[in-house]
This record gives sequence, structure tokens and C-alpha cells, in this order.
Amino acid sequence: MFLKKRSNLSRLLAYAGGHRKLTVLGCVLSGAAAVLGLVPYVCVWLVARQALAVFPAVTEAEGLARWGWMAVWFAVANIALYFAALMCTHIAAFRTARNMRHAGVAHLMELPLGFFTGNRSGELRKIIDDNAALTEDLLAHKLPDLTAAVVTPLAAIVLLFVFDWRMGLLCLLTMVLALGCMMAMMGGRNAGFFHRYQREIEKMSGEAVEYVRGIPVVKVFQQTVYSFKAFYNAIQSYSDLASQYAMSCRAGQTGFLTCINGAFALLIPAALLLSSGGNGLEVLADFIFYALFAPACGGMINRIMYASESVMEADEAMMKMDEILQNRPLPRAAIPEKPKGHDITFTDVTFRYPGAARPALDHVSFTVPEGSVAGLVGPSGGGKSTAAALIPRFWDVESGSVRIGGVDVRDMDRRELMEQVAFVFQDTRLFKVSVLENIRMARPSATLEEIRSAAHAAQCDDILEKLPQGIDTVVGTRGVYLSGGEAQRIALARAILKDAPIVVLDEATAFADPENEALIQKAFAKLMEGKTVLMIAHRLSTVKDVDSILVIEKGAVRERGTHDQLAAQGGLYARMWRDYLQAAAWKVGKEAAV
Ligand SMILES: Nc1ncnc2c1ncn2[C@@H]1O[C@H](COP(=O)(O)OP(=O)(O)OP(=O)(O)O)[C@@H](O)[C@H]1O
Repeated sequence: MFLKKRSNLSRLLAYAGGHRKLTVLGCVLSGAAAVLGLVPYVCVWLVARQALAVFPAVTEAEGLARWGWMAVWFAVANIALYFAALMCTHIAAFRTARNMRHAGVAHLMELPLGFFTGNRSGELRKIIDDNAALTEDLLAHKLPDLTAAVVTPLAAIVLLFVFDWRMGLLCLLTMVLALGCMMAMMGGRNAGFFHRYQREIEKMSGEAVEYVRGIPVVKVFQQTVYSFKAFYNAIQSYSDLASQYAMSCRAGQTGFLTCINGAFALLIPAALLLSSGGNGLEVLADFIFYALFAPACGGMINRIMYASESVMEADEAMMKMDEILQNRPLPRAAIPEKPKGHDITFTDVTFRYPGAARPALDHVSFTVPEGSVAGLVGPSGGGKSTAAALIPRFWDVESGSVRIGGVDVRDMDRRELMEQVAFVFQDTRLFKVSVLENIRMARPSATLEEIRSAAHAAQCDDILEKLPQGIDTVVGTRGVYLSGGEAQRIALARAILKDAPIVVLDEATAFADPENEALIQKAFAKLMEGKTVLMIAHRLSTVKDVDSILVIEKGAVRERGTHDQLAAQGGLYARMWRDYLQAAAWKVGKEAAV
């Protein structure tokens, strides 16, 4: 176990790169500073011995000022060396944390896009940031302190026996007992506490986020606070663990404090006993040294206790990093191929989400010829979004292939693939930057004119007119919020600016008001001009006039053809179309009656 922990620490240090040496230098300096810190105690002993040798004519004692100044210089040297040590470890720690952040983010960039679907952004940020904070604290403070904590007692043991081995033995005894109490506190039932404690904190913060997110639902549905039982339970479980730990440490902590502070209780009778031989003043000088040094030894043990946390923290930091690293990146093509056209072909594609029992797509084959528009329709959960997501490699297929212009998407350079496909999601995400920058993201080299014309094509003119600084208005700040339909039009402007030959559209007009909807349809039409389009349609009216329709149900293509062909077939699509017409008639009838 110790080996594993050590290797975690060295794995962590591997991120320091060239700065690893600086960390080592910092630790060496910290160890040296700790040893220098012991010298003033020796000086005090020398002063006491000289003074007591000429007692009561203390002023005649030789070298008092010299030892006094020596104590001061060594104390100053100790501080200076420790300061230099911290400088080294801080520089190395910041660099290491930065390298770890880079490594984490670089790995994330290699992961399939599907990894980021769902609500993982907060969680990932927390892992990367917490890890960096943990690493900084560990390498900047805890590691040099750990070195000092190990070096000082070794030097202290030597010192303990230099002046009077009997009093030294007593001090050592109290140190060993204190160490024993500390080990008892950290072992047994409490072993692994740190890890459990971290888990409980994570659970509690996760539930707290859920709690805050759920407040509107609770208010709307007039739920009671009991709906947040999970949050309450998480707090309770954290509090139980912390109290349990505190209670289990009672005996150990009492013993520990008694030992490190109780050395006097043993030193006084020992000194009285030793001075009975007539060498009282010598014994008194030794006693003064041990009386001052014993509490310092207690402090050292305290440092060992806190510094040993650093090993656990290294474990924790590496474990968190592993959570990210264990996600396998998408394989890169060794020799990327260039597509020879812009048609999309699915050949016998089977795909299963990680951990899912059933495949979301089961032996699906279809082709969308270059420059044509295909509509994907079908019942909810049938696999439409999954099929669309396989084109820009949100995930890789389990078997079969997805091809663009005859080339498997897995054999294309990732940048090339991203240039080929514009993807418009159902839930549009705009960044907290200006509308201009939000659109420009699609093509950073685009001129202002090109961006304005994309915004115009996406029917954004009315949005830009009402925004306080027009296209330069920053979205999401100072009360500038866009409706779902407006945000989608900005996203469409982004896709239009990208001007990719293939467009994958997840049509979601459910939340748009009729006026917005008409504008969005116009923007769609502009975006689709001359492109190969795969459009997921939630309302059949959208795909009525497209070149071909694929009806997907339970992961398989059930029907394919034009609207007229499918409506005449009397199958699933015909039924869906009938239901759609009925629903539309019912809606019109209802509106007419009002
Ligand atoms: N990220 C995911 N992880 C695991 N399973 C998923 C994930 N996304 C979708 N699924 C499952 O895959 C199947 C197909 O889902 P998909 O979203 O592709 O259907 P859809 O036809 O687009 O549905 P809708 O019209 O409701 O958007 C469903 O059974 C769904 O539960």
C-alpha cells in the first residue's frame, strides 16, 4: 500500500517535468532549514551551562553574547532557508498544477464528443480545478513540511542523547508514546477516513447543486422541503462520519496531547534524582535544554501527522486525474483520407451506448446523396439523434461504418471532419461573449461583413436591432437574455457562416412562438441551400417536401421514401401522418371555437 502511495506521489511529480528538480531542491532546503532550527536550542543549552558554571556571578560568564547571537543567526538562517525552500516548491507546484490542468484538458479534447453530452461540464471543471488546487497545496507546502517532519526527529534524536542520555530517553519515550497514540488514531477503524471524508464532501456538494437546480420545480409544484431528502441525507451522512471520527479520536487525542505536553512531569523528578549526586547546576543546564526541547519535539510529531495527509492527498489527486484519464480517446487515423464528395452513407451500422444492454441502432443502412435533404422521423427514443451524432463522431460505431464521400469518418482527420459538418443542436448553447463573437466561432477568420450577412440570412436582424449594442452586445449579462427561438437563430447564423457542405440539423421548434418559428424555417432554408442535409424532424410538416424520409423505430430503419410514397404505403409513417393531421385539425378547431 505504501508503495502504491509512493508511486502516486512520483506519478504526480512526473507532471512537474523539468521543475521536478526544483521540488527536490525545495525539499532539501526545507530539511536543512529544519536542522538549522535545532541549533538555537543547543545555544540555549550552552548559555545555560556557562551561566550556571559561574552562578551567581552570571555576568562574568564567558561567551554568553556569542552563543546568544549564534542562536539569533541560526534562527534567521532557518527562516531564510525555509523561505527559499518555499519559493522553489511554489514555483514547481504552480508549474505542476498547470501541467496537470493542461494534461487533463488535452485528454478531454481527445475524448469522443458524446462524452460531453449530459451535464458533465461542472463535474469536469471541478475535477480539473480541485485537482490543481490539491496539487498546488501539496507540492508547495505539504511536501517540504513532510521532508522537515522526517529530517527533524532524526536530528532531534541525536541531540536528545548528546547532553544527558537519561533525560533524552525520557523525552524520546514521550515522543514514541505520542507517535503511538497518533498511529492508533489514524489506523484501525479510522484507516481510509480521508478518502471517505472526501467522498462525503463530494456527495454533499453534488446534492447541494441538485437542490439549487430543483428549487423552481419545488416551488412550482408546491413540494415540501422533504423533496430534498437526498440533500438532507448527504448532510446527515457527512455529519455522522465527522462526529464518528471525532469521537473515535477522543482517547488517542487525549493520549497524544498528554504525552507531548507531559514530558515535564517526567523530567522534573528525573532532574531532581540526577542532581542528588551533587552536580545540581550541570543537571539544571541539561534540564533547561530538555524542558525547552520536549515541546518542540511534540510540534515535530504534530507536523508528521499533518504532513502524512499529503500522501493521502497525492492519492486523492491521482485518483481524480485517473477518472479523466481512464476515458479512452477516439482513435486517430494513421493516414487520414480525404472525402471524395459530400454524400453520407450508413452501412450496416450498429451502435450501443456505453453500458447499455440494447443497441440504440441495430444494423442501420441508408444513403443521403450529395446535395439532397433527408428527414429522420419516428417515435421518441427510436434512435434519430443517435444516428445524427455518429456523423461528426460523437461516438464511434460498434460495427458497420459511417462514410462521407466514400471515406469512413474514422479514417478522416478530425479537423477535416469538423470542417465538413455543421451540426445544429436542439438545445442551443451561446457563450457569454458578444453576439458577433458567438457567430464568429464558426469561422474565426470571417470578416465583419460576412458575419453580418450570416446573421441576416439567419433572420437575426430584429434581434440585433433590439439589443442595446447591436451585434456587439454580450449575451447573458446585465439582463440581456435571448429567448429559445432567438438563441436558435443566432446558432443558425453560426452554422450558415461555417458554410460546411454537410448539415446535420436537430429541428426543435417546439418552444418557438409562431413568429419565431416562421423565421427559423426561413433560416433553415438558407442554411440548407445546396448542402447535403440530414434533418431530425419532430413535426412531420417540416419533412413533407424533403427528398427522402427515413422512418426510424427501435433502432432500425422501418420505412424509407418520399412523403407521398410513404403516406400511400399505409405503414408507420402513414399512421404518424394521419395522427399529425388529426392533431392539427383539432388545434385549428379549438382555436376557431375560442
Ligand atoms: N447518452 C446516452 N446514453 C445512454 N443511452 C442513450 C443516450 N442517449 C440516448 N440513449 C438511448 O438511446 C436510444 C435512442 O435515443 P435517441 O435520442 O437517439 O432517440 P430519438 O429518436 O432521437 O428520440 P427523441 O425523438 O425523443 O429525441 C434511447 O433508448 C435512449 O434512451
